[in-house]
Amino acid sequence: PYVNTKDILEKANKEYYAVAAFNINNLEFLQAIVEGGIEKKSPLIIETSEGAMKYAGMGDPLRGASLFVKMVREFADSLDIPIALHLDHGKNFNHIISAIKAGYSSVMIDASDKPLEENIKATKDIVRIAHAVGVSVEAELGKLAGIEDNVVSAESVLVNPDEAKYFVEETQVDFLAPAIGTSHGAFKFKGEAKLDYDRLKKVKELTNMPLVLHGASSVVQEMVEIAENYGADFGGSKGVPSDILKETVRLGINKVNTDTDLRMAFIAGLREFLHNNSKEFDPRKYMKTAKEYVKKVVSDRLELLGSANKA
Ligand SMILES: O=C(COP(=O)(O)O)NO
Ligand SMILES: [Ca+2]
Ligand code: NA
Ligand SMILES: [Zn+2]
Repeated sequence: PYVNTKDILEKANKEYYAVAAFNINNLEFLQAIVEGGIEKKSPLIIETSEGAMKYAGMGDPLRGASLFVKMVREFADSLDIPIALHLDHGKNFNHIISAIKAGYSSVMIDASDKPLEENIKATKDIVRIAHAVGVSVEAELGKLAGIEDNVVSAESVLVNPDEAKYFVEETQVDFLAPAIGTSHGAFKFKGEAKLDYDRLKKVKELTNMPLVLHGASSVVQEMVEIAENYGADFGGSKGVPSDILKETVRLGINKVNTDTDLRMAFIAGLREFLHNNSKEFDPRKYMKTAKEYVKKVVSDRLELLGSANKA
């Protein structure tokens, strides 16, 4: 069934596991993710950036949002696993409203690059509208380093746990993304991978609410190697190691945003297939390996996060 993200995350919060939130831009990634969810009998959160809405809608974000709602609902309504659709990194008021109007389960209002009081104001505005129509809301505190779709935040400013408690009380947001040292993309750490567990623990103790980890891809080396065998150059790529990811779940992370790992899996499968099949031009065939690799990464992640058999 098509459900509200909050329902998925409240259960995860109670039982201390996490649910992956997988980004999509097209049909093929959605198919592969859904196959992984069916195999693992796991709840799924599908998420799209504002850019994905514009991409699918050929420049019109509301048309793109409606297209994604229809696609996701078509799968969700016909399956036993709970599936939600979430707007990731909503920054533009009109785009966030478009997602709500189109029927998204939840939206993120990302005003994390603004001073605290501005972040609170922007979040309260969206919470008031979203809650009026049963849509749940995510917000972010602290800044991720790296590229956030199209916003380069220079430094990574980690979450202040006391601020988080105040922020949640003021905004009544449903789930919170505390910055604890991750960043978006395939090049996450200069040196060794390290996250601020202490801040995460404090935020959980002070808020007791579902928490979100952004920039949570592991950059699966198996996929990097396949892609590089067939011409990719992903030198220096590094993600969040599995043991560190598991520790964040143990400490209270319940939604794990995963985009880069699926992109790496897809391009690895595509490069491999195209290199070995010079005569093929049927899209249902030349994207087959790509979709299989995405499904594999999805299935492994659902297992790792503990949401397998929780549907
Ligand atoms: O935070 C993410 C995805 O992060 P990755 O680049 O690590 O997949 N989306 O909002
Ligand atoms: Ca942000
Ligand atoms: Na999000
Ligand atoms: Zn993110």
